Amino acid sequence: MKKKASPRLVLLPPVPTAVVAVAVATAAAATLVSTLTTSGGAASWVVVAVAAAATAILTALVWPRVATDVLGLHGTSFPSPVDGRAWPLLGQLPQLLAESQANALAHQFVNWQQRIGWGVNYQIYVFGRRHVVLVDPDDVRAVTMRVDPPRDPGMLRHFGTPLSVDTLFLVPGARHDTARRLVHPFLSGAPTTECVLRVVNESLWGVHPQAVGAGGAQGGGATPFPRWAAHLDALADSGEPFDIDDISTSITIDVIETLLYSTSSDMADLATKKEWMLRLINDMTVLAGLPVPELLGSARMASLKKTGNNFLADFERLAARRQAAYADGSAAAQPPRDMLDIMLADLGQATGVYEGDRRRVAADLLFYLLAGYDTTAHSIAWTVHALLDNPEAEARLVAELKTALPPAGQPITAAHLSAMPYLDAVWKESLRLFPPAPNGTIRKLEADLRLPSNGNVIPAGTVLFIPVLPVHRNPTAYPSASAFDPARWLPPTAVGGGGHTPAAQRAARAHYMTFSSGPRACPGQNMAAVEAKAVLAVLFHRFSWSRVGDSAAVVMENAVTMRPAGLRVALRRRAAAAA
Ligand code: HEM
Repeated sequence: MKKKASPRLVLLPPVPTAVVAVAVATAAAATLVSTLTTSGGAASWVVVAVAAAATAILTALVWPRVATDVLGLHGTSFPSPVDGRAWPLLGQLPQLLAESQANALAHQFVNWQQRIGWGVNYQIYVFGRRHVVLVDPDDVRAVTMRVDPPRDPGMLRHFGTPLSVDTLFLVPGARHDTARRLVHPFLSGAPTTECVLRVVNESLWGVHPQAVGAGGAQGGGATPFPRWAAHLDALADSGEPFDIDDISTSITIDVIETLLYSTSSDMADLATKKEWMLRLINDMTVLAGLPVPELLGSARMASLKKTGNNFLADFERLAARRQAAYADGSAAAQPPRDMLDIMLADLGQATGVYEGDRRRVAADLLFYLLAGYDTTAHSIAWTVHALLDNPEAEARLVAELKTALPPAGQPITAAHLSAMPYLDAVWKESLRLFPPAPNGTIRKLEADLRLPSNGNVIPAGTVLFIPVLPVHRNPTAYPSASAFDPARWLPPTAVGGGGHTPAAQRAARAHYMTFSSGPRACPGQNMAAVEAKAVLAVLFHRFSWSRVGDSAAVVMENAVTMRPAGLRVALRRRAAAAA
């Protein structure tokens, strides 16, 4: 599609829309009064008031489109998807609501993209407001890396409802930067890699870290979490089909809880936490679709706050236990062993990043938990799904694991992971086809933006959708885009075959948006990579897999994250690895 030349930008903030609406409504009311008066009938003020209000609402809904698309007052007008389902006044709102209730919002973005053209930015209207959907990789990078506008507090505010609106996810500017910097060295560095590998190894082969140290001791009578390798062995022996996404979710909660608190839940705790988190996401999703959530969703609001308070109480319980351990010398605050150590040290300072705000700390720990478990779990499950459909890729992976992994019972290290390039390529390709956060990010521009791709202009105040799935399915960036082809991520000279040209590889990398980029990019990507690859390595080294049911019946079900609904598998132990 031919891109339009950029017009002169004239700012039109929301106030003029209201002014126009009032002016038009007043004119309509005056006309009605004069008609009623001259025609001799008594002017009914109720009729006039209703007519004026209706005219004001209609004008507020229609005016932004006229101002943008007809008068060119809101910078560039982008192409808009036409599929006969957009309502004249509500725009694409009904589609957004319907697809998000059907857990299929990501599909909607792919459908719209197909209509508009791959790689082309477009616009949609929601209740009279224009949203620009950015998919051109240069534009996306300019926004996420250079401009870095905050996430749209209007649309995402429910993430703050449970505990604090100042959570890392929503807090703008410098307060975001300092909160990120506080945990960055720990989260993206060696301590996290070591911690994740320790948990994966220990939960596989032996003692679990919950038995060690101050934060970790389980209270008497708790049911210990059954080690998942044993659990999978039992499943293999029984031949029972099961949902791998469900099991990966338990594993990843176990790992992230250890990283946050050096403790992992026992089975009962785990089930409770899972239930809290599911309720939290469900409440947020429903509230996001309600027009006046404070009024129409008060029960959901109360439920969100109640779940938030459960997490706050959990944080306070763990913090008290840790403080007691510092006091009796059974734990040291330095060097930090987990995120709790880091947060408590900050809360203990007069000028800490968190300004002594315990709710804000609890909110961030909750957000790390939420962001860090099911995304990674889904990435594991989607990789299993993709490999089951691609036996050649599975065979190549298993051959690599055979040579690169240590003998059964010995820990997997970072060095082992870096000796498995095909595993890395398999995981990346699965994240391309099935990005666990398919809708990427939603930002709100604080200043006018000129797009680097073609000079198009978007004014301050515009909400930007930056979805991932339609970019990852772009056939011009990814030849045979729907094929699972790990070799895209291997150098052309890779042992066993790479194949793609350097230009194709550059395009593939430029369009890869799984974790976003810039100052708000996912801070857990290193952790996710270590965890998912270590788990996948063991799963495919130890077991051979078969699908129960039809591959086509597996559904990309997406609320906030995207999971393979309906994926059921059965296992058999591989003779050589099952020692
Ligand atoms: C495969 C797994 C994962 C995927 C696909 C993923 C994806 C993403 C994406 C797309 C964002 C939004 C970035 C933006 O708005 O520009 C994000 C943010 C975030 N992720 Fe992840 N993530 C994953 C794993 C994790 C893990 C394991 C953690 C835990 C440590 C984590 C913690 C976060 C946090 C805290 C943010 C907000 C960052 C900020 O606002 O500064 N994620 N993630």
